[in-house]
Amino acid sequence: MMNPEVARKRIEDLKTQIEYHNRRYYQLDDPVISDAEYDLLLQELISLEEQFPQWRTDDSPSQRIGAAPLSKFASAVHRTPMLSLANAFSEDEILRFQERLKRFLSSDANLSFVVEPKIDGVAVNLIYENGILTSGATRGDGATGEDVTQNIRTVHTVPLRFQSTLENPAPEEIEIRGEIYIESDAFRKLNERRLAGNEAPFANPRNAAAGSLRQLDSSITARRPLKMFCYSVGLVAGRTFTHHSEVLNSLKLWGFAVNPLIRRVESISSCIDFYRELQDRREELPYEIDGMVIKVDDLSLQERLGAVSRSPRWALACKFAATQATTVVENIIVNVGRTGALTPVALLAPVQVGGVTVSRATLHNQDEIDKKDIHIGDTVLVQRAGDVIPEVVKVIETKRTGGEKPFKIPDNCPECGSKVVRIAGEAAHRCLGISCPAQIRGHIIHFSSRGGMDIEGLGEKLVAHLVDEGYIRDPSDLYFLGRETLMNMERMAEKSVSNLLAAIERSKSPPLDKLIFALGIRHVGEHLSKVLARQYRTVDALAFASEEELLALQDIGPEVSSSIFQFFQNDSNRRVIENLKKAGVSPQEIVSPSPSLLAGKNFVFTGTLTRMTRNEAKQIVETLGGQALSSVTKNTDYVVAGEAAGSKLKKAQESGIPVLSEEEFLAMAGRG
Ligand SMILES: NC(=O)c1ccc[n+]([C@@H]2O[C@H](COP(=O)([O-])OP(=O)(O)OC[C@H]3O[C@@H](n4cnc5c(N)ncnc54)[C@H](O)[C@@H]3O)[C@@H](O)[C@H]2O)c1
Ligand SMILES: [Zn+2]
Repeated sequence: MMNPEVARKRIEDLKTQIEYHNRRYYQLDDPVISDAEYDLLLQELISLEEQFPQWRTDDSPSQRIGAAPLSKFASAVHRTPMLSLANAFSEDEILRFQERLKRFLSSDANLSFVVEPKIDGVAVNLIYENGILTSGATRGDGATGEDVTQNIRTVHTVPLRFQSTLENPAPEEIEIRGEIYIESDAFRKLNERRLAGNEAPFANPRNAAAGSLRQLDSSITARRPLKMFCYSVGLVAGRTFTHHSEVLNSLKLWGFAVNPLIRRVESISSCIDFYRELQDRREELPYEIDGMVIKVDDLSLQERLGAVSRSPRWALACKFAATQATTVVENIIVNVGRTGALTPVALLAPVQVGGVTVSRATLHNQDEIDKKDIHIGDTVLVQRAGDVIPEVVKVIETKRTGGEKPFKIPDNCPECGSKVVRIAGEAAHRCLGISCPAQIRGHIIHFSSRGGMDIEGLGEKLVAHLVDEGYIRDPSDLYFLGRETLMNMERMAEKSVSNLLAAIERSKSPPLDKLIFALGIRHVGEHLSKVLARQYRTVDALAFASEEELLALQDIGPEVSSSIFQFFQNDSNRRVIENLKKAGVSPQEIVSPSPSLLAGKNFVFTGTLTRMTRNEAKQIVETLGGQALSSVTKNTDYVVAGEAAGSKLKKAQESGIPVLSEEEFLAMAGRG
């Protein structure tokens, strides 16, 4: 056990720290540590106070709720106190919650619960008198909150008066409680606007909601996309409820937003199932949740259970792993991609976020760094959500010591020393070096990827070695690699070399669209590669296409047609294509239909074509010896009907002329 004097000092220290963070969080809506880090401090304080009750005082943050209301607001005394919730961080603790309940109630009877997502927002108390909203307040210290009635009135999902019915009458007076929140998308947009206007971003939707609600000018609040979910009632005069689920039902009938995922369950194991389910679905919800709340459904049992200091015994907040943490930016490096784009990356002091160690975060580009004012040496809040690359949310400015260093993307590429430029209208800086090893590595990896030439056994490490040693400068060099060279590479055994050589050999006869994709033309992905392959049938034909011709194709806009055209104008690209040919790379032949396939046939196209333009359709018919005409006559052989075809289709049907869909036409022309 800790020496009592040491414990006393640590308790004092923790209290001071927690008071400080409470102020930042509850009063300023601008926390400087993550919730998980805060929870750790509080847990430590609670456990020390349990071991050394002589040092526990009534004013300890472990005994109190939130923080005192700010004096800039009028204060609002709650009719019944607004409490906090006891926390659980594991399924084990959920089971212990039920044991505690049974012990307290000295009953072995099965309990029914209501399980609810724990919305990460800010709690408010609304008072309605005979169905009319008369007051809205924040939780404050639990007894007294801030009067934000005017601001609450601007929240769309809060009824100013609610409809009572005979079966569900409005009480004379009722306190309705719930969470004001901001949806994740709206939060991102709000932060983007703030960064653009040189304002500090909010750390998370919770702080954004709290900051927006606690404005002296309610026209500011009105412009923020606030919403509210209701989840309980306080004082109710002139109406009695027996179950929490009944309360939620009445709220719904009165027109309040009640979270649709809320469920009544019959056992604690169903609560655990729901906990797992919510955790899985967390990412797909439009709003942020930080856990699940379990509540005993029977209100008479709730009353018997009562509350301990700051939280009711009948409820439990089951928290999820945190998605944020604070750490230090130890350095900033730049990554050079296939297209030469330089992406700044923060190297972080390793930190646990949501059960994963994070040591890098993307900084996107120089603009992001400038807007967020990120320096090397800064303490930052990082966030990781799902599979997304971790990001820096904001700098903790209070941790600045003055020794931090600003960062600028270098003028020269860190990989090849070439000049770095920023093309007008683009966020990225780019390396213009044509022999930049980072770009070459990126090209080779893209070229051999599954969507491209699909060369198995060519891993990133091997590519890096081959490029660094100068064996490969462009994708065509792959086909001239000797067995000797590969045998000399690190960790390349006879067997893997043979396999790789066989894979390279196999890749010499790819489908044309895969070869086009593999070339890595900007903006040309897998879909567009297929379109181009279908239209041009050889790389040479594509290389000769004019910008106008490309632009006439369905799916291709000016930026893309220009990118394709420029690609084939470039001498080194042409050389690569020549070398691929020399190496024996030759796409699988597309059996071309005989040029007289449609000889003597007359076609009429009508309606909106979605697989080709009118011009393309005409070209196809003509190259196969047919004719495309504009009106239906007795000489018409086929009518091809696109979407919303009208009179021509009708005429064809009346005259018994065969009608084809676009697909049927393409199949007939050998292009299906
Ligand atoms: N980062 C910081 O510096 C800092 C500082 C102070 C507090 N905090 C965070 O605030 C939290 C503690 O605050 P707290 O006392 O508000 O407790 P809490 O957030 O753990 O639980 C109580 C709150 O949950 C909310 N809630 C959401 N959905 C609910 C539902 N369906 N039913 C009932 N309540 C629901 C209500 O606002 C309620 O007041 C912790 O998560 C802590 O990490 C962070
Ligand atoms: Zn470079």
